[in-house]
Amino acid sequence: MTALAISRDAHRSTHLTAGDIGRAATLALHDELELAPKPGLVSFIDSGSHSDMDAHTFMRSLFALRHYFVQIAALGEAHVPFGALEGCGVAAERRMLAATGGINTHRGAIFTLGLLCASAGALAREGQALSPNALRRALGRHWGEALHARSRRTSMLPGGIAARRYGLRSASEEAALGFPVLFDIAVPALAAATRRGLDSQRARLDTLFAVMASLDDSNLAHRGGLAGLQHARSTARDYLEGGGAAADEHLEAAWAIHRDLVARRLSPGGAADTLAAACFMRRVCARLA
Ligand SMILES: CC(C)(COP(=O)(O)OP(=O)(O)OC[C@H]1O[C@@H](n2cnc3c(N)ncnc32)[C@H](O[C@H]2O[C@H](COP(=O)(O)OP(=O)(O)OP(=O)(O)O)[C@@H](O)[C@H]2O)[C@@H]1O)[C@@H](O)C(=O)NCCC(=O)NCCS
Ligand SMILES: Nc1ncnc2[nH]cnc12
Repeated sequence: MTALAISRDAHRSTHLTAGDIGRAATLALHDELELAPKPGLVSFIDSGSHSDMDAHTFMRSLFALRHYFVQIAALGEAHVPFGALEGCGVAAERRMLAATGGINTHRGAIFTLGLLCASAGALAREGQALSPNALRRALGRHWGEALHARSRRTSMLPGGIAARRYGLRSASEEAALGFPVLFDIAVPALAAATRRGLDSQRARLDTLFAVMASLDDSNLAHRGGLAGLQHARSTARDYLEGGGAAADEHLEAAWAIHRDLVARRLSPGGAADTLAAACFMRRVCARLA
């Protein structure tokens, strides 16, 4: 059993501390970074479509964020207002940028995983067992209204992010809706792949492609417009329809897709964050299904 697997099993105890939750988030981001092939994205093999960051950039960022996930889980235990979570996240973004020399490695992960850590902290303090549905309910119960208000505010800002430019569902809107792609696509895909007996690499790859096929990934649109987003989506759907990571030649197919996205400079960063969030739940929830 690998060290990661040991730490993963240790996290399935009924009572998790903020420290356990924070460590699970950091390990989940490593689960995502370590996966290869990973279309267009940075791994320990190469930097994908990115000329400004590599795996070392990500590891520096992960080190800078090691206290953040514990802190925001502790804030969740105290059921603090959304503004306190946001302030913690903004401070974490600053530490990430200082550690990476200004490279935006985990901006989305700080947001998505931060909210999940806070929700896990709230459940742990209430003595409730952690499950994907319980996390989703806790997120909505404690911060859903604030997330809706925030999403309405950011959607009215002039210009700005690709999501608004192309009429896509931004990360803020995804959160306000209770992360539907994460809970309705990514977590079931990871659970189904694991039930089918796929190993960790194949299960994470299938999950990533399932997310790419559905998510309004603003990073893909930011780099390749709607055409780029549609290309990544249709490529992911074709891969899954061809048997996905369970197919014998899945690795060759996945490396070919990686080369194609790199050639187009496309990078599904939002899908990568969503995969990390699903890996987080695999670590802290007794069961995913
Ligand atoms: C809440 C924020 C995330 C900002 O909200 P907004 O709605 O504006 O978010 P988006 O622009 O839609 O996405 C922001 C990042 O989130 C990831 N992402 C993209 N689409 C989605 C989606 N549909 N669902 C979930 N997450 C999504 C993505 O982040 C990842 O990709 C980035 C890769 O690096 P980057 O350099 O940005 O991209 P490049 O391709 O390299 O472009 P160039 O630089 O080369 O030009 C990386 O960040 C990954 O994480 C989107 O980038 C948040 O920013 C915010 O407001 N934070 C403060 C509050 C906070 O953090 N609170 C914590 C707890 S509440
Ligand atoms: N591995 C990765 N490569 C590029 N962008 C990302 N955003 C989150 N994870 C990423």
